[in-house]
Amino acid sequence: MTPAARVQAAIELLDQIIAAASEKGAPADRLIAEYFKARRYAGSKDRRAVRELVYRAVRLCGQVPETGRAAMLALARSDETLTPLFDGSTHGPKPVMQHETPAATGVAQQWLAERLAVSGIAGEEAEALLARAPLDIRVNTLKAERSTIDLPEPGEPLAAPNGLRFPSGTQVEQWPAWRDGAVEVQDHGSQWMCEALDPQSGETIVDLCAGAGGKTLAIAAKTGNGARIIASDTDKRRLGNLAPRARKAGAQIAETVLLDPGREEEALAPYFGTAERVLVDAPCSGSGTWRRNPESRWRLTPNELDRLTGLQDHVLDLGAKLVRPGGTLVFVTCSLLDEEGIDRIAAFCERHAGWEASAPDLPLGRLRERGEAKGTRLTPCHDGTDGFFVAMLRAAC
Ligand SMILES: C[S@@+](CC[C@H](N)C(=O)[O-])C[C@H]1O[C@@H](n2cnc3c(N)ncnc32)[C@H](O)[C@@H]1O
Repeated sequence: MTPAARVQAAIELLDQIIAAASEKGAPADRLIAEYFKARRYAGSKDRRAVRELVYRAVRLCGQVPETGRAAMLALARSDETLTPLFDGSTHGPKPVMQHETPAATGVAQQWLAERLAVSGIAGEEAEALLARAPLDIRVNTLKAERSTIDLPEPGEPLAAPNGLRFPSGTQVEQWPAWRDGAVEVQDHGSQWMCEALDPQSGETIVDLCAGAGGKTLAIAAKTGNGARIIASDTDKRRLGNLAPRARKAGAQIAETVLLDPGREEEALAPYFGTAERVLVDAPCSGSGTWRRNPESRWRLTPNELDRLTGLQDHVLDLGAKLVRPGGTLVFVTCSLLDEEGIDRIAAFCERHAGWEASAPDLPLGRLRERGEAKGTRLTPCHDGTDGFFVAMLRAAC
């Protein structure tokens, strides 16, 4: 592909990503993969270059752009090598017309930028949400040790006991250690969420919103397969991925429980009051992971945020029923909005007398508090991790 044809391909892909954002369609990564599946003539360098253009444009535009071309024109404003490629060549974009307006740039839609600012995320904290994320892995201690594992590149040891950091885009999935389950891709912040849970061998632990088991596997490794782990989720496809992942990782998961949304108690009742620890890794806006999914900020609406905070209260209340007297509930979201963090904990404490909310003792992050409610927030700018909120809730004995 010529450089101009790559720009035109990026424009076409951006049009698809913009449409998918308003129609709740496929994520950008999938759209890009499908685009190139139908265009076998594009070589690996072309694919990499187009992908790079697409993501640079998505990161740059806080509001949803009207068109892919407007987004690419915004990028061309900040990168003068792109403007001459609007050359009207056979596969390239049409020349720039005088009346054309580039898309608005910024961190997020105005309402969202305002809510972030109210939550203390503005200036460099907000800009860091759109930086490139490194590639972090967790060495799976059921199969290997960080100090002795043989990897194609050494990696930078992280503060998390089993974490290693590699440059963004490292092809970990091609490593024998990944294929053998000796390493898992997991953000450094996410690794600390499992440390905050502090699971112990011999305990019953429920991972209520387990998804495909990113944190479940870390819990199994941390307890040396010594805990009874129950993993549940409402998403059949994600939960279905847990068993093969656990086999590969050598992790023992006692039970996986598929939940019916709104009727979760039917399946969870046998576990009520039994767990020493419950992890509620709640569904959220993902505003802490925009470094990896920048187009997800185009999808969020105030109504969707309201729906999510309602769901967070709901899963917290379910989690509370699973905890045995004196046990611990750990609430996690990968969001930097207080509405999905400390506000949920303050609301929980109002609904549940006798529970005590505290911030976990971590070597990173900063305190967020609202009255008696406390939690810890990690941010890309301050901690070099994805953004997370975590709070510990202790049940009365
Ligand atoms: C942040 S993701 C979990 C990620 C996962 N723990 C990991 O580490 O990979 C939130 C999960 O909550 C699940 N979920 C949504 N509603 C739920 C509900 N009512 N009960 C349990 N899980 C729910 C979603 O399907 C999603 O998998």
